[in-house]
Amino acid sequence: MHSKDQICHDDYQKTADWLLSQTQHRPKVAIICGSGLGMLADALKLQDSFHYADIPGFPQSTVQGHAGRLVFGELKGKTCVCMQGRFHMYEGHSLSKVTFPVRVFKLLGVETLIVTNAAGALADGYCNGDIMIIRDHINLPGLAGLNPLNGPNDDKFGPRFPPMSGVYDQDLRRLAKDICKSLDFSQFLQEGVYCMVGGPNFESIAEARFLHKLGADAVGMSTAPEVLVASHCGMKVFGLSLITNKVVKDYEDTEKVNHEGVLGVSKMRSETLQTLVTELVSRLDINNNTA
Ligand SMILES: O=P(O)(O)O[C@H]1O[C@H](CO)[C@@H](O)[C@H]1O
Ligand code: HPA
Repeated sequence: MHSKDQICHDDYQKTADWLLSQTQHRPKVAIICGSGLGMLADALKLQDSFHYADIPGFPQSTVQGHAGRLVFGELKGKTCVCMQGRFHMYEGHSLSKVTFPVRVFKLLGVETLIVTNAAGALADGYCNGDIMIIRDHINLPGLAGLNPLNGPNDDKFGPRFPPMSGVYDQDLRRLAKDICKSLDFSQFLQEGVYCMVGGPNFESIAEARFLHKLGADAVGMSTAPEVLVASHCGMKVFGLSLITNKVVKDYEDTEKVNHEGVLGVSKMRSETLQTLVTELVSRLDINNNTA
């Protein structure tokens, strides 16, 4: 990483202080909405919302299906902050920019991060519209040295060498499975391993076979950096992938994936995802406080 990409503690603090001066909400939960899943934020009551362009230090969203708004509000009485649109490495952002909001959330007092994404299915039993609870991830760019924690470690956030086992909180995964059972969502519920690739191209057939052999059940171009940084600074993490397409693994298969198809399936299931996330947040063991 070059020094121009380094963001210092004061930069995160300035953005956090600006947000704290603009809203009375004091969120303990942050939600990052994946492609086409921004509707999750619409469920927040007593909203204060900010366009990314108006927030000092915030990067800008450039991808269709990512509105570029930060929404504060209450979900079933629990104060949340919701990113309607995330940042991806392929947009040209450095990984410290991609994960900038996560450290700002930490400084706002957030304790739990919920991430959602649209992802392609590598696992044979998965169908379009399935919801996968993320059990673990393979951070392919990270393994190759593209890591948001590169550079001098900021000890105020976390340790130089953070563990990555058990990052996706087991209690939250259990709670989500119980909720899905009670809402009758179990028939399209999966639990598996998400693999992050750099994108922006979708995978070749040989790459898809390779990722499947590695143990990945779903593939996408986000999430791992945000989760890594959240875990590094001590947040609890819960993640959901919405399966929007099957990744082609067979040379006889002529199907071609595209972003419009991804957004179409996201839209179809976004209400279900909203119900699940709302129920999960309502059952989190947290107390609200306001400014
Ligand atoms: O991961 P999210 O932001 O949901 O978006 C997914 O959808 C886009 C491809 O259609 C890629 O950006 C991929 O990562
Ligand atoms: O098949 C996919 N590959 C990578 N990213 C994705 N995001 C949605 N679907 C996919």
